[in-house]
Amino acid sequence: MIEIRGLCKQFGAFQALNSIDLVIPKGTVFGFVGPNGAGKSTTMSILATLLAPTSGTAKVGGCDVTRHPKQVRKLIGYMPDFFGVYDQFKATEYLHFYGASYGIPKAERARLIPQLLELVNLTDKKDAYVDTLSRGMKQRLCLARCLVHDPELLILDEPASGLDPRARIEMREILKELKSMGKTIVISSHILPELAEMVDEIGVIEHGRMVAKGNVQEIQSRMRVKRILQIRLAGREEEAEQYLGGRPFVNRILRDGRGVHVHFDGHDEEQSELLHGLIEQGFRIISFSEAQTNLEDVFLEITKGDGEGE
Ligand SMILES: Nc1ncnc2c1ncn2[C@@H]1O[C@H](COP(=O)(O)OP(=O)(O)OP(=O)(O)O)[C@@H](O)[C@H]1O
Repeated sequence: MIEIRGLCKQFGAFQALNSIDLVIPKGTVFGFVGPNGAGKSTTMSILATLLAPTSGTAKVGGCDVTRHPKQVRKLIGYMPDFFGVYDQFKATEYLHFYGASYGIPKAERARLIPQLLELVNLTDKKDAYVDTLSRGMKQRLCLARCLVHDPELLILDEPASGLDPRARIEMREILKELKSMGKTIVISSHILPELAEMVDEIGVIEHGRMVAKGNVQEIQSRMRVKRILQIRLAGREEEAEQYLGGRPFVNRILRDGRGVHVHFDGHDEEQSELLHGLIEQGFRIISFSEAQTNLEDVFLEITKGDGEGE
């Protein structure tokens, strides 16, 4: 659905994007993460045909964004990180306005708009003026606007920013539904653990470079992220604590009624070695599990500035 090759964008002397390569297959939900100013919005604006690249190419559905912007616009629904909603419109009128801009006939709009309002949970606000809607509702209305022409690809720049936890959950549920409808979604966010739950793949961008990409588990296992291993033993816990304390990549050990908790910063292979060692020493293990590291940890690890994750 998206094919980006060697994409560069310069603003004067400033290099905002530095040779980005990215392929996103149809039906994927792709999370674009990175610190402020990394280049997420710039990449998304280029994909949305609103900004011309300095060099390199970006294609959407096989159409080059620079050479065939009109075709690209038919394929995409773009939600910028700031939303311009026309306050004097009612929610329904607002969607009619955008539908008409896409050339959708009135009768078809009249059929489609109630469905869109339903999808974004705004049916009961259909006659409300846009300026009376909460921020979360405005975001959802904006999302409905992106869907009026039934695009294959949604490019959503921080759709959950500024929303309270409940509104974020609502947004996430809608995105899940869109995924189940087969849409390809590119979504940027700072709310990383939330992204982890819904994306198939992530790309981490920093200083205009893609420093890591892949599925969330792959990236987590490649990175030397601090893990917490939870080990339950049938007896000899004190002894196990001593043994583990002398093993490589073990930083800290805590013991409570639920077992032994090991702060570990090795890779998968070293983790499996640790388990193997315990078994060899004759410890009887009830369970050996890894507490879920969240995407926030991965992100901090990757973007600490040394480009180690490349
Ligand atoms: N029109 C512009 N003129 C000059 N510099 C720009 C312009 N647009 C973006 N930049 C710069 O390019 C860099 C990337 O900006 P971009 O908005 O893509 O970052 P971002 O990853 O989306 O960050 P945020 O999460 O803060 O929105 C920033 O340093 C920004 O100041």
